Amino acid sequence: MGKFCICSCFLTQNIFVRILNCHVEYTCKAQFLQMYHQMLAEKSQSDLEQIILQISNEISRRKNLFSDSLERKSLIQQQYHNLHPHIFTLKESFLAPQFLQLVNYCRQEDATFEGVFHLINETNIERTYTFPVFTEEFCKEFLEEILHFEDSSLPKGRPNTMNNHGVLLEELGFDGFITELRERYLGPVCHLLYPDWCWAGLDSHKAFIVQYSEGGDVDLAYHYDNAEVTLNVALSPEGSYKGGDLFFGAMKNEFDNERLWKSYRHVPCFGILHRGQHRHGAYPIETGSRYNMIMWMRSSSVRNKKCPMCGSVPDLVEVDGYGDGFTSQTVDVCSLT
Ligand SMILES: O=C(O)CCC(=O)C(=O)O
Ligand SMILES: [Fe+2]
Repeated sequence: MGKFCICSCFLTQNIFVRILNCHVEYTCKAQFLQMYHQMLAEKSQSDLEQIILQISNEISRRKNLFSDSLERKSLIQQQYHNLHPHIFTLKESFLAPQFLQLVNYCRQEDATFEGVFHLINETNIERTYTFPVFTEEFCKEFLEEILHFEDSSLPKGRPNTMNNHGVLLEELGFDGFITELRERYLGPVCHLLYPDWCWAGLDSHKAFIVQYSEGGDVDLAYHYDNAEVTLNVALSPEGSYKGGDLFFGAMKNEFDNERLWKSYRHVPCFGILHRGQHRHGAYPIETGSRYNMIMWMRSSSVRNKKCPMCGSVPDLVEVDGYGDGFTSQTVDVCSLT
């Protein structure tokens, strides 16, 4: 396998502009003004300047994203004092018994799609499944660790292009934990539930905590994830916030109708699994704060054929780390005969 990569569209497309509440494409100012002239017609000159400045900042952030992240990670490794050091290595005792049962079933060679349904809860939303992932005790300690890190003066990266608040789990030192969770536990489950996305396995991820509270991010605009399958686990205890339900609509590229959107209320310690291209968003939080762990899981075999963000064959750019989960195929010259 080659190195992990991003698609070059990362530097020009799907740039979220909050003032417009949508994602835009930006290669240069002239293209942008022409492409979005209708949407921009009523904006004042100063609004326009604000929008372009925001986009340029986002593009610079993306250009430096991978090197900046490595720098933060190494600083955090040197200077962060863990509150609960024992939670940084995944142990089965952190996982809910029902989740372990589900994983054990999915690992069996004769496991069937139908057979899995007594171990998960179906929702009224197409191909989304929920089940407890972590124990209450683990969620409590995990959340305490996140809050402890947030309280520190160490640098924090933004989880994704739309959330401003939260924590990148790899930077905090949970990379081994999340890799094991993906490979040994979620992999077999996703393979059975989403054979169309996971036939070749899920070989990388991006994992982060999202945080919503009054005065911070309050909601999340409608979007699809840069993932084949997403797991979203609710970490906040019962009663710690109001509002903040998720809503799901159509798949990317499918006809969408707002009246058909369906909502889902998070349940503490439970995860919801959904396809990355299944569009969704989060309604505003009304009181308190909500923390969820998000795992965007990726399959290089699937995305190497078509970038989920631009829809074309990806134009690969090698980066350090997992990038966006694409892989470059390096040819072993010695093996050519
Ligand atoms: O707020 C949530 O629970 C969902 C977050 C989400 O969709 C994402 O980060 O991709
Ligand atoms: Fe999402």
